[in-house]
Amino acid sequence: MASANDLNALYSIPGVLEFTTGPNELVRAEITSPSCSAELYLHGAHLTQWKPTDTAEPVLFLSPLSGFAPGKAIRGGIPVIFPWFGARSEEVTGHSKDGGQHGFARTTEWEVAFAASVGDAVHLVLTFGPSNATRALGFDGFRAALEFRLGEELHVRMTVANEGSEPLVFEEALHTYLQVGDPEQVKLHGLGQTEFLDKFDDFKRKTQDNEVLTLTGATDRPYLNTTASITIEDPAFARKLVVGKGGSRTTVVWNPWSELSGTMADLGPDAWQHFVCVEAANAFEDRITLSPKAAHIMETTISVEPLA
Ligand SMILES: O=P(O)(O)OC[C@H]1O[C@@H](O)[C@H](O)[C@@H](O)[C@@H]1O
Repeated sequence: MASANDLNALYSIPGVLEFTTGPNELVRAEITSPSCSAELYLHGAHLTQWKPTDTAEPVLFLSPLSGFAPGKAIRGGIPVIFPWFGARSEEVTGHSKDGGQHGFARTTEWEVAFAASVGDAVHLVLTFGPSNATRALGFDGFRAALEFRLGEELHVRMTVANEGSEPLVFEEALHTYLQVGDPEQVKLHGLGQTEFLDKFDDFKRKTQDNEVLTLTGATDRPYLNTTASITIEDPAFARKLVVGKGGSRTTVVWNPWSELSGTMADLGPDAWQHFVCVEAANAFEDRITLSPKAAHIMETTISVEPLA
């Protein structure tokens, strides 16, 4: 695996992009460009911070209690979920239930394929492919790439290719923790008249009748068959976050609320008050089946606007 020094020799941009070594020797990219600041760990291809320069509050929530350790997922930022979402289901390749929640991409060391500046933005591409660990779980013929464009807006593009000779079935998500001032005041637009599975009510299939979703308790909802952008109005921070997406038919909304936040050691009892997860995904019946030599692209964009 490349060290921070190796990566700096190839890709550092003075005053803009530097690779450094974080906790437990995990290598990360630190970005300070005229348009934004950001931090990205190779562990999980995990973006832990991104903030446009003219924005006061962080856009991504990162848990102060997060572990940063090999084999463990970072809590906050944008965990990359692949090749299954939640517990592994019978439908995802191999009919095996082995492997941890949300797949192995978020605990894998990714490789930097490319880094450069594009105007005021920084463009970083990371990739990973099969290893003995993924083969043991039945995933051999895949390759994944994550492309980040970090500027005044954030663009994340995830490409998964089937390099094997059998169909590749997978789920995926960009499990984005959006920092908000007060989740009880937040209004989410874009999910009206959309079906979802209520994970806190035995996965019952329901329809959101209201145009606007407000959160009043623990919420864990994969919305299905939706390509809509989501706008998160956050009066406490006097801003709105606009989350666009492409190549994604599932949107997950998650907040553990006071009921569950404290049960998660790397989150703690109060953390739920600072974020809402809005995730571009392809999961459950929206899972992807790729023929040999085919690829699928899923992308999301995040921008920050003042609340009028
Ligand atoms: O604790 P994890 O594995 O990061 O998962 C957090 C949450 O992620 C959400 O996307 C799931 O819908 C939830 O069910 C899950 O609890």
